Amino acid sequence: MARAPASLDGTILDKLYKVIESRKGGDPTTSNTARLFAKGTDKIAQKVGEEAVETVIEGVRGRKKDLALESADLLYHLLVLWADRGLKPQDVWDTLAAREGVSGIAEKKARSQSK
Ligand SMILES: N=c1c2ncn([C@@H]3O[C@H](COP(=O)(O)OP(=O)(O)OP(=O)(O)O)[C@@H](O)[C@H]3O)c2ncn1[C@@H]1O[C@H](COP(=O)(O)O)[C@@H](O)[C@H]1O
Repeated sequence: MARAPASLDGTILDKLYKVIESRKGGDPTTSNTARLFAKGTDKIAQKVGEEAVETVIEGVRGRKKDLALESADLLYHLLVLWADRGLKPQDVWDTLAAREGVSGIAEKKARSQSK
């Protein structure tokens, strides 16, 4: 099967992260990302929280198009937070990959037993 173009699958997140990183120290008057970096971690984290709430609201409402819009806003701000803290997307992809094939229920049980 032909591979989906980058814009149609998760690799767009890696691409977006690189753009976000490139905005560090950039001009806050021309770049929203540079403006967020200039405002600092607390403001970036606050934006992630706000976008998460808006995503939850659209999830409950059930309008797919609005849910997609809010989800995109959330992912963008989450990537800005990762970049602000120096966390690479690969670290998150590796974490997800390590969980592949492991039932969430089994994982939770193992966690509670190791406490
Ligand atoms: N994906 C996004 C993206 N999603 C949302 N936003 C912006 O995030 C802002 C959120 O608006 P809000 O009103 O919620 O927040 P705010 O204006 O920061 O106001 P306050 O919360 O401070 O009151 C808007 O200006 C959106 O345009 C984004 N800005 C940039 N990107 C991507 O990042 C790339 C680089 O953008 P620049 O850094 O602006 O060049 C772009 O090419 C896009 O691919």
